[in-house]
Amino acid sequence: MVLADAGCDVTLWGRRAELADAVNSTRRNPDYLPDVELPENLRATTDPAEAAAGADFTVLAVPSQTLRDNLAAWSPLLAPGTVLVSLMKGVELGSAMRMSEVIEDVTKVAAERVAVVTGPNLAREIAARQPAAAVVACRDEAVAQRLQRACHTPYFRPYTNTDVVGCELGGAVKNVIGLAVGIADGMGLGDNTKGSLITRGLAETTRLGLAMGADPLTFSGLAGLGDLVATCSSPLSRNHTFGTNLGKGMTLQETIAVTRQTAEGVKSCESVLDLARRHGVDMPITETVVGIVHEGTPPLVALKELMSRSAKPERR
Ligand SMILES: NC(=O)C1=CN([C@@H]2O[C@H](COP(=O)(O)OP(=O)(O)OC[C@H]3O[C@@H](n4cnc5c(N)ncnc54)[C@H](O)[C@@H]3O)[C@@H](O)[C@H]2O)C=CC1
Ligand SMILES: O=C(CO)COP(=O)(O)O
Repeated sequence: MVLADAGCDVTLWGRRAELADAVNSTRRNPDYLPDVELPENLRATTDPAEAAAGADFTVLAVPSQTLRDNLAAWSPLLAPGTVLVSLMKGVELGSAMRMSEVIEDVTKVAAERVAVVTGPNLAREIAARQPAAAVVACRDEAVAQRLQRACHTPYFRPYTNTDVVGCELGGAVKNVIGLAVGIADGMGLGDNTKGSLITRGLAETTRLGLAMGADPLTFSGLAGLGDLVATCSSPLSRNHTFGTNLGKGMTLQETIAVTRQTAEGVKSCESVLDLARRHGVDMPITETVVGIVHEGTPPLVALKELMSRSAKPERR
């Protein structure tokens, strides 16, 4: 919708014919965004070849853990010279690859043709055309500028950045911190806890980023602090809501059962911790979330463990 509002002709791929037909005939997506009128220059198809044909930009927005298999099927269909754009905020389980790395691995396109759009961009608010800023990251600044022009609208203000690693890490780790803040909210804890988790969450994200060659300043920008604040404050965030349900005492299975959409942090907390271990970085909040979500540690026990770690300087 953003690209179409910015003047691009957009073809949206989806798996279900009835949903593609509804988008084309009613200009609405009845399942996800029934109240939003979609632009005329956006059409939907179930044929990936039709969606990919002649595209200047190929925008990828499937759940992170499904990207590799989907892209393997789409790779032969990609338009020559197309720029591959990731909207995904996750890290692949097993390989611990960022989404742009998976894209490069599967398609063999150069990093200069892979871009990332991230930032405080809760889908429902974007769909309501509420003002938001975002980061368009690509190693090649000229490509980032081209994509910036392609998605700049009166309500969507993209900034360029060449730090792809930092931008992707910001997006993926904020989901894990969003889970932690949600758990704290669900436990009935207040804003001091939230402020502490956001700030120390940003500290551990920055530590990982530094170890991976990111620019630390990226984390005080939209891809870092901006997205953390939006996710950790909003009931619209699926990760936050998922955490809240866990904090209220629901089991993992019960929480999954009531979650209709993708909460990337649930799987990516494990791959982020994997990344941290590969780089020898301490990420205690991420470790706590993995303990609660995947190892059955009760939130109260996990919180006590987190708070009783040895005392440290704030910066080291
Ligand atoms: N929703 C949001 O506010 C934002 C989401 N993102 C990111 O966008 C990515 C996609 O998330 P959403 O669109 O929000 O999730 P979603 O759960 O709302 O939608 C995912 C879509 O992928 C489809 N899907 C599920 N499994 C699939 C598979 N195996 N193959 C192909 N399609 C499949 C679903 O049917 C659905 O249409 C995530 O990485 C998320 O972090 C980024 C910014 C904001
Ligand atoms: O990434 C998002 C906002 O920027 C969406 O957050 P959730 O995936 O937690 O809904």
